Amino acid sequence: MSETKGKIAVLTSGGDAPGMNAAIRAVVRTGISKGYEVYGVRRGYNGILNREMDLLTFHDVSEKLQHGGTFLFTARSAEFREEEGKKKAAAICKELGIETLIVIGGDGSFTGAKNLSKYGVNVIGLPGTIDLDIAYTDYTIGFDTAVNTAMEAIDRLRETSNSHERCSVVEVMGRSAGYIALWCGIANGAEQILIPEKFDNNYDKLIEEIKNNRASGMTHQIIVNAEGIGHSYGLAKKIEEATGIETRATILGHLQRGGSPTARDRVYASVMGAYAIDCIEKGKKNRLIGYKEGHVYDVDIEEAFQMTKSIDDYEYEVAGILGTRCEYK
Ligand SMILES: Nc1ncnc2c1ncn2[C@@H]1O[C@H](COP(=O)(O)OP(=O)(O)O)[C@@H](O)[C@H]1O
Ligand SMILES: O=P(O)(O)OC[C@H]1O[C@](O)(COP(=O)(O)O)[C@@H](O)[C@@H]1O
Ligand SMILES: [Mg+2]
Repeated sequence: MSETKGKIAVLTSGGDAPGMNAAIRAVVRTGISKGYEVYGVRRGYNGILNREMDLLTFHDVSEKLQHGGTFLFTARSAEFREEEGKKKAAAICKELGIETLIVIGGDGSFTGAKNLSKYGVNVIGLPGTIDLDIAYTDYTIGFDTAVNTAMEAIDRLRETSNSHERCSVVEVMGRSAGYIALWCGIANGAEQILIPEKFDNNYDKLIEEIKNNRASGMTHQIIVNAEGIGHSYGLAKKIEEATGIETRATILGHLQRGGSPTARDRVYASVMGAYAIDCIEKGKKNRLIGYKEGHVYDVDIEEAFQMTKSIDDYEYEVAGILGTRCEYK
């Protein structure tokens, strides 16, 4: 038997995202093919702290690619947030001979990974979150599937909203970021989009626009409200009271996180998983992997945390024009 090149562990952390399984599969299969032992850690950082991990084989990751969620399970680990938790996790990695930890997660998981790297564990991150709220990358695993799922749900909502001539407030996820809302706003032709990055809390203006909209002949309205603004039931009540238009609120919630990943999520997650192993092969330390201008790339974890990103002004402007706001300017 040939000597192993070393031990790599992979975990998923934070909210699950469709495509995480594809990323794990790519890490495992590429890792094995290049001569590493790859361990799958269960339940995020808790799995390190509780030593819940198994050596994975090529076949262990069969039939996973097409499924949403994460077969390694995920968690939001309170213990790992504490300094003591990170020290303990680093000590366990050292004891078990795990040289590199591949973390598939979002901004919170990467903050944890960055801190863990200070204790001598080499960390490689793959962006896995439906929120798209990670500055260094144009793409995150799961966003594409989540947006498509929400878009289909909102198409259905429009049909009933239209039939009853109602105003519908639909809340989509995104934590404090409005990317899912903006994309659904454009993809569903929403009359209004409320996102935390742009909304000025001017509810009077919003209500005025809804009234004008009706007066111009619009029989129903879809208002996409980002989770970061929230209070959708209260907003629906406020609109109904102020306009006399029957209004309903729908919170799409966790259904946006499930489902079979789109081709984009499968392909990009697979490419990034393989690329993580290439980074290890090249001796790279503490890197985050992402997509920039259509290409997979890696960046130093500290550098990545200095980066910022914002909603594309032009996309937001287009969303406004394609809704009905422009008629009343
Ligand atoms: N500041 C932090 N320090 C250490 N670990 C953190 C920190 N923030 C988050 N984490 C770890 O990452 C996990 C996932 O973070 P969370 O923000 O919930 O999801 P996501 O990574 O998807 O954004 C947390 O439960 C915690 O274990
Ligand atoms: O599943 P939970 O714990 O209710 O968390 C809900 C949050 O998770 C998300 O779905 C994904 O966020 P993360 O990727 O940061 O975990 C957010 O959009 C939402 O705010
Ligand atoms: Mg997050």
